Amino acid sequence: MDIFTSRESGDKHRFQVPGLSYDVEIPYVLLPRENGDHIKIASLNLVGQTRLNRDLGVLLARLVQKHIPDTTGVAMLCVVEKALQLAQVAAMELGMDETAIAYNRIKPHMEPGRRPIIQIGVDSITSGDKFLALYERDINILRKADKGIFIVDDVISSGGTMFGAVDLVEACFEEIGKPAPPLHGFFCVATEGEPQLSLPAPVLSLAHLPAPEFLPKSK
Ligand SMILES: O=P(O)(O)OC[C@H]1O[C@H](OP(=O)(O)OP(=O)(O)O)[C@H](O)[C@@H]1O
Repeated sequence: MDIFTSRESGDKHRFQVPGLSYDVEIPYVLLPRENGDHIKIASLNLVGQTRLNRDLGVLLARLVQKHIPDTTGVAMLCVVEKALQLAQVAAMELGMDETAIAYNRIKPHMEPGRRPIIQIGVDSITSGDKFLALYERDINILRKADKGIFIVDDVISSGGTMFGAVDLVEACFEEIGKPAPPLHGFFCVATEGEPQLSLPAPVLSLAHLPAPEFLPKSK
């Protein structure tokens, strides 16, 4: 099996994805916690990875097609930012002209004083506290999706980001007094650690990453 080597130094994990004709070397990184502990994860960072996003995006689109054969009237919601390029390839493969985006900050072009914004706080394994926001365009894409919504991310670990994305979708419909359309699933390149059984729709993943390892601060 060919290997797509990492440009980072240090220990590596050999990431295998069924259907991908090569393995991918990814670095182990230590994420600091406030109390001085660390969490060690195999870090899949797809930003700028042209070849990986192309190949994984095609595989992800096939996985979506298997579960949602007709995406007419269905919207994709992608969570920034490491999943953006992946979502672009998957959307192109699926023939979708636009995707709704959950942003991690509000920018001036969103005109928060003049246009609708919906934001909520979430917690992810890598970033800790963060927030997700929809602005006017995303809100309108989601509200037009009468046949349902699916959510795309690169990795699902604690599920915190996906729970946040669901809250965001619900808030988007609560505001107009309508029930949210069906949630078809959470699609990702990799789940990490234990599966998130309590998410309100199936988690569909191309591969799996090792569980995060908790490293207590040395006394
Ligand atoms: O299941 P969870 O514990 O929520 O972890 C998964 C999330 O963490 C990472 O994002 P990160 O918070 O690093 O943000 P980024 O993609 O904007 O870099 C990853 O891209 C997922 O969105």
